[in-house]
Amino acid sequence: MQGQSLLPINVLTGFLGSGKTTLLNRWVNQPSMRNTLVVINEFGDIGLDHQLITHSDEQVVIEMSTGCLCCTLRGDLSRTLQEALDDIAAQDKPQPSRVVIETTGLAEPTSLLKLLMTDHWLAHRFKLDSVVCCVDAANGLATLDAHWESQQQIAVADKLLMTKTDLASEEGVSQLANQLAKLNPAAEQWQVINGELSADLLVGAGLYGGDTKGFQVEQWLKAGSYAVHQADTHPDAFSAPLNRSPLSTHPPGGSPHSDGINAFCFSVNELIEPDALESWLDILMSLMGDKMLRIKAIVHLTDREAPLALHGVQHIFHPPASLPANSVGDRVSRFVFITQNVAPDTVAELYNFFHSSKEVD
Ligand SMILES: Nc1nc2c(ncn2[C@@H]2O[C@H](COP(=O)(O)OP(=O)(O)OP(=O)(O)O)[C@@H](O)[C@H]2O)c(=O)[nH]1
Repeated sequence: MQGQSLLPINVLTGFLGSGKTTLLNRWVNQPSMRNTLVVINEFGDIGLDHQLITHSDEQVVIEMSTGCLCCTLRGDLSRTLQEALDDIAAQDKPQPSRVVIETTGLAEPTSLLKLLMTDHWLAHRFKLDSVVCCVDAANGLATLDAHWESQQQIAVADKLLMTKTDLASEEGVSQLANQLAKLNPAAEQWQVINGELSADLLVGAGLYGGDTKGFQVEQWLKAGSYAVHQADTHPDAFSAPLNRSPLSTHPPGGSPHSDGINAFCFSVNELIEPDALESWLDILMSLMGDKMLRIKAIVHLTDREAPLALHGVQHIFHPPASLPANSVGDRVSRFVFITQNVAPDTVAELYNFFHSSKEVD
């Protein structure tokens, strides 16, 4: 199975001072995190965070400073990891079983996720296991208002950790939790004080659950957490005006803190023509790829028995993974979109257009 031999990567993100290093310190010292290769990305010539990480001999902590992985250091990640793995091998240390990357506080994690998919060397050795985002409970709502990076970090995360809850009121924590759920309804939320949380809760959100678990499709997609919009697969769809709104059930627009971030599930109840799928995704990516923060999908096509898993970030898609035929309960295709300023209606109307065009061919 393709994903099983790849090394899992966990991305630890969160705004400046949100408690990433504090968490990482606890995280890497837990028994299940032995043999972890830790990469810390810091701004500035002399990074300090890596010196704050206390770790065992089995771990290697490397620092990447002078820039941000999501912009200036893109090309450096594969070189850094390659050198680290070579060094570990040269020292006869066990090869790591996991990589944790701590981003800078201002990182846009979609750029890092894209890099993991597009860099040939990285894509053939590593798989994304989870994106963990720390959110400071004392400052969280103000940070969300002021910084787009913080919203994006939250929107693409699999696990959200509200840190410093000891410094916030119960009401403040609850308001923040509600806001996080609006931005990212599928992410698990945890409250953390001084990084005290079992590392086991932070890993394992990827499509491949590891050697013993195989594919964990439902847990990966979490389609049930999102407002669901259905494709209009009625034969008259092509003649209907493009601006009709078959998706009137979705909740009213963004909240004051969401800056247009929208998370929804689009489902299609019948098998999809491969050409229609390709044309639809092509047009979505070319018209609004930069606004697609994350896309996950389980797709059932007319020309194959087994479902496909798709995972995309902005314009970039992983090669589709073929799932075992019985790994999904039904034959409904489900697409989870986390977008900025892209309405579910637009996605649905474009789908209906290509679906209907296929029907009248
Ligand atoms: N009271 C309290 N302080 C915390 C908690 N978590 C972290 N801190 C403190 O918050 C400060 C910032 O924490 P860091 O772990 O350095 O945050 P960071 O996200 O790595 O910060 P940057 O590297 O600047 O992005 C430190 O002084 C921590 O000791 C917490 O749960 N409660």
